[in-house]
Amino acid sequence: MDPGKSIRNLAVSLHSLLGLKTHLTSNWVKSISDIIKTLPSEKSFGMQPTHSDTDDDDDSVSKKEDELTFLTNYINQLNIKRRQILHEFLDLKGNIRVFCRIRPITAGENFGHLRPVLASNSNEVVLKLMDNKTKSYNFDQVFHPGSSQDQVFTEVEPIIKSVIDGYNACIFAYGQTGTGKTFTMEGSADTPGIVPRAIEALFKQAVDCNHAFLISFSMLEIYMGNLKDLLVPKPIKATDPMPPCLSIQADPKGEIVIGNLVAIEVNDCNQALRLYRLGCRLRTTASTNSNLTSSRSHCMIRVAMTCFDAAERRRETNKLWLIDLGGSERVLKTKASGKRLDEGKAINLSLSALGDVINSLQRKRHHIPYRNSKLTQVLKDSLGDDSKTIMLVHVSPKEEDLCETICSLNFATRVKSVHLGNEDTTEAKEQREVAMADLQQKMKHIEDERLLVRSDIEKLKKKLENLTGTNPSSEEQQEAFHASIKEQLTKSRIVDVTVTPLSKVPRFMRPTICSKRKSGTGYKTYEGRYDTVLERRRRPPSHRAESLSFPVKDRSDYNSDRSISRSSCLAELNMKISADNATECSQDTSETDFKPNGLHEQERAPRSLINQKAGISHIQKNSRRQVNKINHIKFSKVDDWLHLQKSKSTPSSCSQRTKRVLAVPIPEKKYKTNVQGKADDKVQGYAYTKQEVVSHGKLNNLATKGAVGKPMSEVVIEKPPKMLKDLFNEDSRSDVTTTLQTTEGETTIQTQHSADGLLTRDSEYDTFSPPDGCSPRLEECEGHKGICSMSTTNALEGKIQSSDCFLVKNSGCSECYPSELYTTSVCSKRDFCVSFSMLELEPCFQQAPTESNMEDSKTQGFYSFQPLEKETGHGLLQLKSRRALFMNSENHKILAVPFGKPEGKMQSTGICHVVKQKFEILCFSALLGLGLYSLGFDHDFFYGLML
Ligand SMILES: Nc1ncnc2c1ncn2[C@@H]1O[C@H](COP(=O)(O)OP(=O)(O)OP(=O)(O)O)[C@@H](O)[C@H]1O
Repeated sequence: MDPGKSIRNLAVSLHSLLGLKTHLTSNWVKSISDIIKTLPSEKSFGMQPTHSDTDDDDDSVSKKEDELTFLTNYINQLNIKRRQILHEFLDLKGNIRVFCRIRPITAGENFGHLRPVLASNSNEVVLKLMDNKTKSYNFDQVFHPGSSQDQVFTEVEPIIKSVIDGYNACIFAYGQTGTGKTFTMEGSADTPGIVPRAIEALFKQAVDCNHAFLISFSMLEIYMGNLKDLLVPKPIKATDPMPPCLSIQADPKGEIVIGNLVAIEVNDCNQALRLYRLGCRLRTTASTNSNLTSSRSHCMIRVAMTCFDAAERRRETNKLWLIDLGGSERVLKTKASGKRLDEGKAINLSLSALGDVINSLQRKRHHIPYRNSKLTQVLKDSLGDDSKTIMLVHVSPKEEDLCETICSLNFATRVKSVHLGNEDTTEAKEQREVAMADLQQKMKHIEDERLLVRSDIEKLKKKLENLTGTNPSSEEQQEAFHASIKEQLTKSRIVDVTVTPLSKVPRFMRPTICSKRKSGTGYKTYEGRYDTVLERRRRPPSHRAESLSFPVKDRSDYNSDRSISRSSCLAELNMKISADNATECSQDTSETDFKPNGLHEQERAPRSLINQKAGISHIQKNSRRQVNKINHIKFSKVDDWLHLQKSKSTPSSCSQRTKRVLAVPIPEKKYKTNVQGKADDKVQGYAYTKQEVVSHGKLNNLATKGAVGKPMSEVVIEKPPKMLKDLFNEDSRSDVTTTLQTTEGETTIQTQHSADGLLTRDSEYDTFSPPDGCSPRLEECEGHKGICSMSTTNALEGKIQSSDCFLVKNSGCSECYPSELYTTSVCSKRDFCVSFSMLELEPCFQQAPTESNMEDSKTQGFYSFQPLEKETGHGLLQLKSRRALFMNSENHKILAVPFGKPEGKMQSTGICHVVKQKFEILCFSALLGLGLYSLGFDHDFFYGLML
């Protein structure tokens, strides 16, 4: 019989039976009712629900909802229990736990004779000292050189659970420089370190724990005692605003707030990891004796979690700090000096302060010296009884590092506050071990039960979903949660999480449309706007980033191909640049040595190539005289130079090189030699230079035209030589004007140099002269009478001769300095001399040239000397600047008129005066700087001034 049909008919049957009232007894009714109850329901046979069926469904939905509520409460209970057990467990283990990791020997390294560092078991490090002595240190966990990143994280992971439970936590990597702190924290692409794993675990556990969290990510570094936000780009141009200063404050509850620190809301671990990689790029690193990419700062990552719907959590908002401390170093060993030394000192000081704080906490001292360093001030609320701390001490396995290893292990022991001979007794240890094992067992039970309950909850949710047709874990719910949190955040401001909506970030931090398109990624802010501020923070697409990025092995992902110090790059390129200032800076406002290259390459190429031609050392030499300004320029040039090295192979670089030839800095005095051989070299160089320039410009054509009797023309040759004066003003340029004069089939090229493009025409003598100030020393030459002329014959075609020298006659000695700076030749004939220079003129010369010298010069066809037939009556004292005298070398006829008459005061324009002035300005600036510094203005202020 069809049970469905029988049930449908049952009501009718019962109704018909009602007529037989007389036969009805209470027992009979009861038995009928029982039969009905035992019959299967209509629904189970796939019948369409009637009105009364919906009521049944409602019952079942409400039942299931009740069941769900019950299970949720139960799982929350289990969470609380688990939390308590974990807390007890960690208490037994210690709120401050110290691990030790021994770095493996890398290729090309030696342990040394002793093989001094050994992990005797999972808690003990044994040091082998001289004379067969050993020393052992105990830690919560010791990782031997072969330990994997997995093993390390397994020990660290419980602390992540504590973070979910609302505790503040800190994980430090401490150790000598080069012992693997960054490796442990950051890891590599294949073997990610603690930071990426912790972030991942945090998000996973946040999802598992059945609460909704608001998670924000921040990253900063402490460099030389200053806080720098690693998520804020540093200014590129001088006009860009400086990033706001970070300040450490405490709110009334005692929570530490870092004013102006950017905190970005992250919705999944990938977002957080991207931010992390971004921040890593902006870290301050440099090459040291011990480590190619040594961290010169403490890098601090903060993940802040906020949860309003979990009363059982320790706090509504708590923090996880992941800190890669700067490497402790012994100055004697690293031989650091200058900036490296300062950085090392700052790192050592703050590490010592950290040791003091942790030691005081361990010993439960009344006074905890938080204020001794910025590092401990920032961590004030995250170090202590109510927080969890793990210190990973890293040591080197090498014998040569034994001293540093002992220092590090002593530090760790101090942090752990366990002194040799003062450890727990074996009995106490055993009891502790038993208690911990018991707690672990309980925790395991609870975890298993939690898993079961969770799966029940999931099933129930699915059933409910089928019944009601809704999905309670939909996006809408998430959005609703975020909206509610936002509301609460605005009402009760989260003190230590500065969530920064992008609309409120400074303009320079906001992405351009272009950068948005480029990056193609965005971050959702509280205001619902997608923006790409973070992508923009990527190091600006500068030449620097390209030219200086260095393939650090195995770090493509997590290390985010960070740039390494310039010095190491330059070492590769055989450049001798002072490594002292080679910090790869991030936000360091005090750093001036390594600017992002904001200039257009084309604009800067010639300058950079000055370095190429003249040698960086020369620039450095000059830079000493130009102090800060030149410092800035110098490093920009190095950037350009590096960049140009890359683009050398491109065809365009050829033309650039040609242009650059003239832009060679001032020759050093040693070039002013009277040795013929050397002079010839220089002369050849000079002739070559002229050829290059002439052929490069229109001059050649014009010269050819001039040779066939065309009228005189004027050509401006690009890139004149630099003058000493120019070194004080990089932007100034002297113009060179070349004039072709044609007289009876012979063309003379007159070259006039004009500082800053100004030429003064001397109407009396019809000559052009640049402003004074180039050859004041001539005035000091007393006893010089008259001038003589000299012509320089270039290696140009035909009869073209160019004369661009200054000719001065005096009574006893002579020296000629062709105006292109390089050539020095001394000549003397009879009782007059020639002496001139574009830059510096020596009043007295040591050796007179001989006839043979002159003949040699002639035969080489570069230039010849021609004595003046008549004295001009204008002595050297009257020569104030470069003046060109032109002559026809063929018939020794002077084409140019004598030098101009004296103008103005030499004292106010001479080179000595300029040098003196500059020196005075420098002294004044230095004094002013010292004064301001003593008034408390810090690096940021000076950096701002320099910009
Ligand atoms: N456990 C390890 N396994 C493999 N390589 C390691 C390990 N520890 C360190 N290294 C390697 O040693 C080198 C130095 O490590 P790292 O840069 O992490 O040192 P550090 O302590 O951070 O130095 P610093 O304080 O100067 O920044 C790196 O090349 C790193 O890959």
